[in-house]
Amino acid sequence: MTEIEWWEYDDAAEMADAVAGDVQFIIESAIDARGAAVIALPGGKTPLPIYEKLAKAKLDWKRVTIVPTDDRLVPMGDDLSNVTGIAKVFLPKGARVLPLTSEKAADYRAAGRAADARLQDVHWPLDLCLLGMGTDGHTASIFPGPDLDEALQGPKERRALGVMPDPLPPEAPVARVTLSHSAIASSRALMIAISGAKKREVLERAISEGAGSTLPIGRVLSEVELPVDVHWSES
Ligand SMILES: O=C(O)[C@H](O)[C@@H](O)[C@H](O)[C@H](O)COP(=O)(O)O
Repeated sequence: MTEIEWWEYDDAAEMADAVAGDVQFIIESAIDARGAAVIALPGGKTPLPIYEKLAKAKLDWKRVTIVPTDDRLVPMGDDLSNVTGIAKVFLPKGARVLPLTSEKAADYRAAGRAADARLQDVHWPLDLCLLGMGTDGHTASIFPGPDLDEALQGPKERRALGVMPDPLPPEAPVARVTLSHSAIASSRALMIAISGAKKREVLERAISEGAGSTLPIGRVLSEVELPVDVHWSES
């Protein structure tokens, strides 16, 4: 089990300041070290204040590549599209935003292979993977269902794959493309940002259950070697 450090905040704004500051530092360090940074950012609502704050940072944005940790198989511009939300904030800054998917593909596994092929051209490993978590314990789009083992234990060189959550999550009942466990675990830095008492309870349970957890995030974290920062805001 990896080392996990909890950072607690009273509200979303306070968490946004702290996490945006950490992400900025990671991006600056990567640019100093090799002239570019590649980071993965989650979808969902929790990170939006973090993105607004981060976008205000004075960074050499044209050296920054952002990929979503996961996306829903919906057309670009759809309310459910993670990359659309990320692009809205960071494209105007000059960052390169690389979609995992940008259409309503009929074959989710083929969409996953296409995303993986696209990511093979990106500098690797990620400098940062920021993860969110659902109250059902999914992270990125690693969900219970027929693709769970493949997402957790597929070939190490596979960076992304298609998944069909079972059951489908009511807030976005569609197939997905997600970073693989090995893409997440090989990242140089790993952070989780969540809010609310319910998610805290779920994450604590997942961490204590470890590799035997029924919650995807428990299994993801049980096989991560680098220390993980969990940022949690009460509201
Ligand atoms: O597309 C997705 O499903 C996300 O990337 C996902 O992993 C997200 O982080 C959680 O669902 C939490 O979402 P909220 O922040 O909206 O609760």
